[in-house]
Amino acid sequence: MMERVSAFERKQRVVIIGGGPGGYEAALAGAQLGAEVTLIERTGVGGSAILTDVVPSKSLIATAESAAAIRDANQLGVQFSVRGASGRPQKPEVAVNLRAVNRRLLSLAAKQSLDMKADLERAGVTIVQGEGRLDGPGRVVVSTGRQGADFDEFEADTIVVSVGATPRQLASAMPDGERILTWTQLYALEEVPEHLIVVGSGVTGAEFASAYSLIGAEVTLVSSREQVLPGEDADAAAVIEDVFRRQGMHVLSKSRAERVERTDEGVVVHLTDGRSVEGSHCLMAVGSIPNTDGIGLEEAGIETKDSGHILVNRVARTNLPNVYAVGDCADALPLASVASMQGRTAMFHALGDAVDPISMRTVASNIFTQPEIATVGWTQKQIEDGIAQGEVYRIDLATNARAKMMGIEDGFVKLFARTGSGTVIGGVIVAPKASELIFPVTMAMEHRLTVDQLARVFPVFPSLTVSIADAARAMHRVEA
Ligand SMILES: Cc1cc2nc3c(=O)[nH]c(=O)nc-3n(C[C@H](O)[C@H](O)[C@H](O)COP(=O)(O)OP(=O)(O)OC[C@H]3O[C@@H](n4cnc5c(N)ncnc54)[C@H](O)[C@@H]3O)c2cc1C
Ligand SMILES: NC(=O)c1ccc[n+]([C@@H]2O[C@H](COP(=O)([O-])OP(=O)(O)OC[C@H]3O[C@@H](n4cnc5c(N)ncnc54)[C@H](O)[C@@H]3O)[C@@H](O)[C@H]2O)c1
Repeated sequence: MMERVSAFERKQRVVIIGGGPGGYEAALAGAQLGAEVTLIERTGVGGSAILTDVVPSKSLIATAESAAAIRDANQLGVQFSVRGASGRPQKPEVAVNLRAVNRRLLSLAAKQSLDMKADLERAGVTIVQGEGRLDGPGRVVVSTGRQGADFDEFEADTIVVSVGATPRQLASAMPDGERILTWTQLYALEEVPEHLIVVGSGVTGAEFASAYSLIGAEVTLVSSREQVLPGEDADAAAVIEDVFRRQGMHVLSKSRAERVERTDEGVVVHLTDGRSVEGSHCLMAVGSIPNTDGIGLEEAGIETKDSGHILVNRVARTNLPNVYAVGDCADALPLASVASMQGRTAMFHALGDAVDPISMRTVASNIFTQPEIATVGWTQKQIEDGIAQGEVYRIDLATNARAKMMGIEDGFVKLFARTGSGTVIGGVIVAPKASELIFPVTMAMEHRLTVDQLARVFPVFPSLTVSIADAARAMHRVEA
């Protein structure tokens, strides 16, 4: 007699569309939990995060930091000189070879993508190169491209949509890949642009403006708001804007680019107030749109927002019980760390492992300008608007002994603590490598430590972390 195998007992078939951090992590978690996992990816494993966004931009920023360190070394008494023909010392020129920099960062990205592909293959994941789309809620079809021929199809018990996002383009400023560029096209530049105009002063615009300014380009930042980095901590944005201006960047506040024109020599950016700016190149950093159009979501009955982002709950499940959406295509914080966490959570939920619903409140994020801005938790604005009940304390790094030794003049540590209990509910750090310094604050938040408990932790002396302990100490409330 044939043994009857119920659908419940049979190996779960998971199909994932898109292999960025969200899809990659979902694939690994699915394989770990014993599912038969197929990942459909049209470009390369690692997705935009590895190939065009996080890895290349942060590698470029590492170069910019090196260039800045050489520039600033003088302040600490380090001098460089070479003897000229007359025997007199001359200052050597510091120049960045952008062709070599770009070659390095693209090869780092390609290598990382291959490493991730090998990880997936080792875990038993089947990788199919092609364009995936849903054909109803339980089937995925793969084609050779958007208008290409279908060549494969998969039945799925669970589908994860992790298709990411693409740079937003304005019809009046269409990128041409030569002078008018999206950030994905920047890495083809062979020389540092003479004058780069960056349109958009969100995180992407600010990071590239900072990096290109430090590697020697003249930079104009077209910012549509009063201050750069709208939506971020206002004190932090003020520090960055001040640093930008001091290093010679032109920051045009309350300026919107209406159109960008290509000329024989470069570009002209026309602003809505009638002014115009001439430059050699223009980087359009005006946000992203999710890659959710034309992949069968509506036909399958999956709910999306007007922006195209897929609606999901805290375990990344869509309105259909067997379809999950993770990362930049979903309605969540567009960060690689969040995409990964959602991917893992989605698989654990689908395949019956223990799940903690994701809380966006404890997501630490960082803006890799120089100095960096790291944030976690509630914001000062939310406290001031009465959305969260908290107290705010700020210490400037200029008072920190280690900062003085290192020649750090800009930046601060700011802590937020719940009124009454003193529980840490957030923080902002503006400092070199703030991304490394925010961890104790995130840890304090995650484990609901009070400022008194944080103040009892020994920091190394001298260190920048002393300012975190000092801020916590200053927030101690003396009982009346
Ligand atoms: C310039 C820049 C710098 C950033 N820096 C950071 C940072 O430092 N730290 C951080 O946490 N976040 C950073 N981010 C955000 C981060 O890149 C995204 O949050 C992250 O890439 C989201 O991952 P994902 O898995 O959703 O998708 P993605 O990384 O976008 O990958 C999606 C993949 O799906 C593929 N795909 C799309 N449609 C289909 C289809 N139909 N079929 C098959 N494959 C498909 C795409 O080709 C892509 O490979 C940065 C973003 C930008 C723009
Ligand atoms: N370090 C990181 O983790 C990192 C880096 C880059 C991006 N990201 C993620 O990506 C998200 C999106 O950031 P982003 O900066 O790409 O997009 P964004 O949408 O946050 O910023 C785009 C900016 O461009 C402005 N803008 C739009 N049209 C304009 C015009 N015509 N003229 C002038 N300005 C105009 C908008 O007002 C907005 O401020 C971030 O919130 C972050 O989550 C993270």
